[in-house]
Amino acid sequence: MVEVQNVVFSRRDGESRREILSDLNLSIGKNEQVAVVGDSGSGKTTLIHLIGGLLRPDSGSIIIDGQDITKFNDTAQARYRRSLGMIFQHYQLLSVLNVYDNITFQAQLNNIKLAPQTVKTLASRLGIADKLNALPHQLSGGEQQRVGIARAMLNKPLLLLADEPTGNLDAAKSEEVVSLLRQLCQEQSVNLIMVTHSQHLANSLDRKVTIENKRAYG
Ligand SMILES: Nc1ncnc2c1ncn2[C@@H]1O[C@H](COP(=O)(O)OP(=O)(O)OP(=O)(O)O)[C@@H](O)[C@H]1O
Repeated sequence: MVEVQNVVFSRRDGESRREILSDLNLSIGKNEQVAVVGDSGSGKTTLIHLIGGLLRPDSGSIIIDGQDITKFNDTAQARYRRSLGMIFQHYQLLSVLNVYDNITFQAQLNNIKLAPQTVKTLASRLGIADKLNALPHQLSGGEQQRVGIARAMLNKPLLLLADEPTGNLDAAKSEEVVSLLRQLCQEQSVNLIMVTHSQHLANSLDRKVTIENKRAYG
């Protein structure tokens, strides 16, 4: 499903370039739920951004569902990005839209027809059914993160990329949110790749990949 092959990625550092990831290989099977761990600055977010088409590698291939996304032109790459579910630590909700519109926004962009009942059922599973008319600033951190999850899932993503999705929630809330995320991905056969600093959360997924010395292990 996800094949990262011999990927090299560097960034400009003053006059020279600094390699962040070097000859990195990673193979993720269909429906697998993978945690990405590693020291701060090791390149976890960089890897997620490469897989999500937000960055392009210097060399190597990233094959998603049989297609090498590094060969995409800008239009195809933008379409690919829109087809994913992405969840970040900062919820990236649109402050002027209510929860219902935030949840349905991405799917609408992708012309996915959503019955209001589908939205309500998912919102209710996520415990935000009574918040559909609220604005993001009226929600707690955990509720905002659930809105992000609902938005990502309603987009029927091929792949769900989550970068520290529970970074600013307490341990109990984090566990709850990740458990919901796992259940939904399992039910809808969506691959989950999640960056986390928590070994505990990492251990709750199918597999743990460690980024170290610019490569992926595990
Ligand atoms: N926009 C940028 N410009 C220059 N260097 C960057 C940029 N973004 C990240 N880096 C560098 O790339 C390296 C990898 O960063 P990345 O964010 O992928 O690490 P990470 O493992 O996700 O870290 P953390 O756990 O602290 O979030 C770091 O050395 C970082 O300083």
